[in-house]
Amino acid sequence: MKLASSENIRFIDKEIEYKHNTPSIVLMENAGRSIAEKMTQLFSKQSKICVLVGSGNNGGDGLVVARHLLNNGCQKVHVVICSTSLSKDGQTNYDILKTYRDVEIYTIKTLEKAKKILWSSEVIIDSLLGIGVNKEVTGIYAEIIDLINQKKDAKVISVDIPSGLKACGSLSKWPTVKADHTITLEFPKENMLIYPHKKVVGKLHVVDIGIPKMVRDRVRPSSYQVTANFVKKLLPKHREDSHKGDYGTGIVLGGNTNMAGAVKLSSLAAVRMGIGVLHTIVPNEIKNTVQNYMPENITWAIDYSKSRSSLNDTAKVLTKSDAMALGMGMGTKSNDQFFEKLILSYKKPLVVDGDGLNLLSKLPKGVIKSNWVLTPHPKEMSRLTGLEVSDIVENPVEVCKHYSKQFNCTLVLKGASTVICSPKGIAFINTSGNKSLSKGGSGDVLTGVILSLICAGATPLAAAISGVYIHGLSSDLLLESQNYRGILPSDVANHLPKAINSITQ
Ligand SMILES: NC(=O)C1=CN([C@@H]2O[C@H](COP(=O)(O)OP(=O)(O)OC[C@H]3O[C@@H](n4cnc5c(N)ncnc54)[C@H](O)[C@@H]3O)[C@@H](O)[C@H]2O)[C@@H](O)CC1
Ligand SMILES: Nc1ncnc2c1ncn2[C@@H]1O[C@H](COP(=O)(O)OP(=O)(O)O)[C@@H](O)[C@H]1O
Ligand SMILES: [K+]
Repeated sequence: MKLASSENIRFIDKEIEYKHNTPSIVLMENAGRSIAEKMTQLFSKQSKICVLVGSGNNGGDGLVVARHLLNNGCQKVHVVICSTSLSKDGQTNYDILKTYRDVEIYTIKTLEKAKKILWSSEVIIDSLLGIGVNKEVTGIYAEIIDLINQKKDAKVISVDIPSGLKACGSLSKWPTVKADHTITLEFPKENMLIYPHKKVVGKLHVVDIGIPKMVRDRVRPSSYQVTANFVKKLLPKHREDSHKGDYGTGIVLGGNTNMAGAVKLSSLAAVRMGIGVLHTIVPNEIKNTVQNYMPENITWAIDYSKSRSSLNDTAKVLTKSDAMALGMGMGTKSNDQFFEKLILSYKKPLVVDGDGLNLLSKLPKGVIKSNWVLTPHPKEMSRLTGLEVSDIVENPVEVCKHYSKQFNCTLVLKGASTVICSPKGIAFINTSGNKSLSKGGSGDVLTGVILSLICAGATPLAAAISGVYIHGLSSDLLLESQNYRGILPSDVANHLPKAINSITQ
């Protein structure tokens, strides 16, 4: 699903106004009416309602909402104009509204008056600032936003976007409305789906405001939400008359003396996702435990400190493989030469995770190839880029877009909302998954999932997008019947077939 930036919305408004001869006030009317209709499902008509109106078109929408709430039978509507000026369409809607009988309109001069109205309201409709927020929120807006956030016993519903939140880009450091519901127009905005911004959005609703399909189709966003339907289309098809060769030969390479679990989990996930043949390559010390973990994989032993002989011993397997997942639990001691030689010689798609990323961060980024998928969490991303972790988690989409282009590869920036970016910097935001995944080993499962999808024929980007979604979905399905605390990464791996069924059937 397309996610809109402020520029995308401006593009739509221009197309409608100039190519389709539609005055902007028509869209404002559609928006306000659709929002008011949605609102009637969210509170009773008897509620005491306060509509807070700002200077731009978001405020104009609020004035249309107030009128349609009255038309729909709400009787206790107070409108508070929080600015000395209104937009042109906002002014027109103010002139219409002031002819109505059952509405009280105040233009606030002092905060005291606004406070009194707010304090006695059961529903607060926030139409102070929309996607036009372009500077620090200070003064009267900041004070009103603080008041809204202090009032815990009212339902706060934001029009289009919580006031103060930016549609895209880094976390705003200024007061922002914390909404219970956000009713957004036509397309969700990028930041609404991603933590930490997502925390202020509440329940997200998207309403149709009558933008013609031909205009919607012309919108070219730089980010998309990953949906089940999209993933269904990306999944490699499996045939009844297939054989194991159709689903590829993959390699999981990693592990160390005290870290056999990571490769076990990646391997388990790869076979649960349907890989044709799996070879697991690990240090000799852990070969037996990895082999005994599951009968489906073929296990090979190596010694990281002897890169030449290790690469020679596994040369045949490496050459025959379709893709490799590399680095899980590998450690970073005495294996940098092995790692460098391996990645320079391996030409097939590579999924680099965990210590593989830590080893990669010490090398020039020119070694990265366009058929690679890197799967860092914020700390690993910090090592790869030199950015502070806080800069990454406060602006994950922009960071991921920038570095996927710079590294020229598929980048999976993991977190509570994972961002996947193509080498051209197009972002795909995942919303499946839950806090049951916040455990050591969850990322190893994801790596195996992505590997398996590449081996079955998906492009690295398609495998990353669908892998992240299915991995999260598997944990969501488990959460339906059990508490998040006890859901294990291996449970998530074992549940992958159910997750696939829920998409494909
Ligand atoms: N296609 C769409 O999506 C449509 C969107 N509409 C509405 O239009 C809104 C966008 O309208 P605008 O572009 O007028 O933007 P806003 O309503 O967000 O208001 C921007 C105004 O506020 C001022 N401003 C920005 N940041 C400020 C700050 N920190 N403190 C004080 N003032 C600040 C700006 O100078 C400008 O005058 C959308 O959010 C939506 O509600 C609808 O009216 C019609 C169609
Ligand atoms: N709260 C959460 N909601 C959704 N997904 C989460 C959450 N916490 C963690 N995850 C997911 O779990 C995985 C954790 O990966 P990672 O930190 O690399 O773990 P490890 O290296 O221990 O395997 C990532 O895919 C991440 O997106
Ligand atoms: K708003």
